[in-house]
Amino acid sequence: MVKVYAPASIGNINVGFDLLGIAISPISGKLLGDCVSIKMSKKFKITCSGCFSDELPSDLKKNIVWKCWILFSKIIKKDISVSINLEKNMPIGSGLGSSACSIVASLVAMNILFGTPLSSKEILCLMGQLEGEISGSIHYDNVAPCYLGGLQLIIHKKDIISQSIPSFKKWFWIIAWPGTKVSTELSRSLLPNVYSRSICIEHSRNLSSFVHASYTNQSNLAANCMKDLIAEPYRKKILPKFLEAKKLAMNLGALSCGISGSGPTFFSVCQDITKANNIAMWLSKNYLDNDRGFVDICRVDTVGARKIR
Ligand SMILES: Nc1ncnc2c1ncn2[C@@H]1O[C@H](COP(=O)(O)OP(=O)(O)OP(=O)(O)O)[C@@H](O)[C@H]1O
Ligand SMILES: N[C@@H](CCO)C(=O)O
Repeated sequence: MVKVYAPASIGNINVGFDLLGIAISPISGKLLGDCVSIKMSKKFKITCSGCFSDELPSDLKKNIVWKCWILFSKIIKKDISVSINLEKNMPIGSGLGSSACSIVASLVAMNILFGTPLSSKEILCLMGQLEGEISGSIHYDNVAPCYLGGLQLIIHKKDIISQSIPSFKKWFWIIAWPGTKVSTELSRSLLPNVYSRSICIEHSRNLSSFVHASYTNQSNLAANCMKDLIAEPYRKKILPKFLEAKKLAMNLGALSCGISGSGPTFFSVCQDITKANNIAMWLSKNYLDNDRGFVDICRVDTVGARKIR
């Protein structure tokens, strides 16, 4: 039996819409991500467990794990019976890369069980393809960090999909999922098709300066560049508590705040654990809409998807 864990991720991190994503893990040791177990079996079977399994489609054929298996078995040209369990620990439509966690954990587990027939580039291409089927367009900013770990810059040119760039290991990433859903497809439909020249220039300035600051270890410059001109102006209207949370977290010492992926999760970055605790406490009291919501203080997860059994 093979069991694989795939961590949560924050897509965009404000400055890199569809181009940057970071894998994260709570400092508490909690596993914030999906696990997939797979073994050979006489009868083909997919089961689901975990605290968010009740949100998965009731038709198993609509579960992304099923789609992963169909695609994978077609590619390896083997019709073998397996038994798969998805431990769905990630809320769906949270902005933390929930579908990416299921896709990555499934494909990595299948690939290990069958002796690694697919290279890491081939498997990453499949991950992007499956993510695209769900959200309407291919974007790698969740699957790449979830699979490879760390901060990933999505290059998607010729034979390079993604490459790691240095991340600030001292940064705490405080995330707050309010307990509600936003569909990635809907959230993308709010964005304009065309941006003005001045926005393009400012966005390019911020993104290139952020990458430069990451390579030259200038954390304040990097944080100053983490501005979202592409999505936040259009998505904040569906997140009623977002602006207040941003103002309060900045007052409590955050270096930057934003929408995680397509929302509704709020994230904020800071360098000091006391400030991180204060921000987390405020978010727990004020950003959550129901008792399913949660707040976690995280660090970058530099490993990405991993075999845990
Ligand atoms: N194993 C699975 N995990 C997550 N979503 C799944 C899975 N199987 C099927 N789905 C369906 O795929 C869709 C995922 O939608 P969406 O892209 O908005 O969510 P997400 O990837 O979980 O979001 P986010 O990246 O914001 O966390 C939902 O309709 C959900 O029911
Ligand atoms: N980058 C994409 C997906 C993030 O999860 C978006 O913001 O729509």
